[in-house]
Amino acid sequence: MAKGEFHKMHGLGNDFVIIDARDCPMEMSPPRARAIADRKFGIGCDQIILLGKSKVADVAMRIFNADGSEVEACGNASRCVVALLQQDLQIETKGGVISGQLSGNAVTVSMGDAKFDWQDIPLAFAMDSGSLPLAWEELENPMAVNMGNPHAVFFVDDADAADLARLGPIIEHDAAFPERVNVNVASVQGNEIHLKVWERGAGLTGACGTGACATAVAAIKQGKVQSPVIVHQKGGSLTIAWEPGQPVIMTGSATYVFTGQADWDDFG
Ligand SMILES: N[C@@H](CCC[C@H](N)C(=O)O)C(=O)O
Repeated sequence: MAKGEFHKMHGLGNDFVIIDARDCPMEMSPPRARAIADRKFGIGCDQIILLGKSKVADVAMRIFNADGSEVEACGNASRCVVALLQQDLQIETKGGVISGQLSGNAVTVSMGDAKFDWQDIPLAFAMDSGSLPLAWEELENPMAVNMGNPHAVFFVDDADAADLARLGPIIEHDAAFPERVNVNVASVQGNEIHLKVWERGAGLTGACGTGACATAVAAIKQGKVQSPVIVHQKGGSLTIAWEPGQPVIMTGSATYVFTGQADWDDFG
């Protein structure tokens, strides 16, 4: 059936069109995802979230970036799905099964393990993922972290001064990252982090949940901060807790905006 309901939600300004297709399976293709995400000709969002039935968890979540690419993980959308369904959930993603809990007005999600092996990021060839021997102008030697999806984390004195709109797409598409990469630029102040993210397949967003997790993990691993750490982004703040060998725990808000109807045939 072509007509269907969707929910517009956001996590700290990182916005989603969430389609609950558990009882009414829906085809998603890169052109259809791009058409839905288009902010002038479509509904408009950073990511499209397609919920389906799962054999291993309470619900399956497929994630499509605004450019149509299907990806493995989305921290902010994970919180939104728990808030939308109003129950504690095991969520199956391409990046693994994660678990989310309602906790008052916020949602806490256990995002799984951070990975650091170069093959797991993935990188194009063997490199020290703790400090890649690479630089793009003033952005140098990022740490690479896989949070289900690939991240490069740069620590700088002033994250706001970085020209991420220009350097983000160059780094995202660098041959060092065969599956492209999400680009995080962070500055540490006390035990808090200020973060800007260029998201793979979506560009500059109000916030990135997996980016906050990857950056907090990198900062804790490098001894710059101690767990738990608050990560501030343009759209708001998340609390991230992590101990080596343990899953990464993210807590933050998830906001319902509205529910709408669409005829999906109009979107390719
Ligand atoms: N907004 C997300 C991440 C979405 C996927 C990312 N752009 C990728 O391509 O890996 C988040 O909150 O984590």
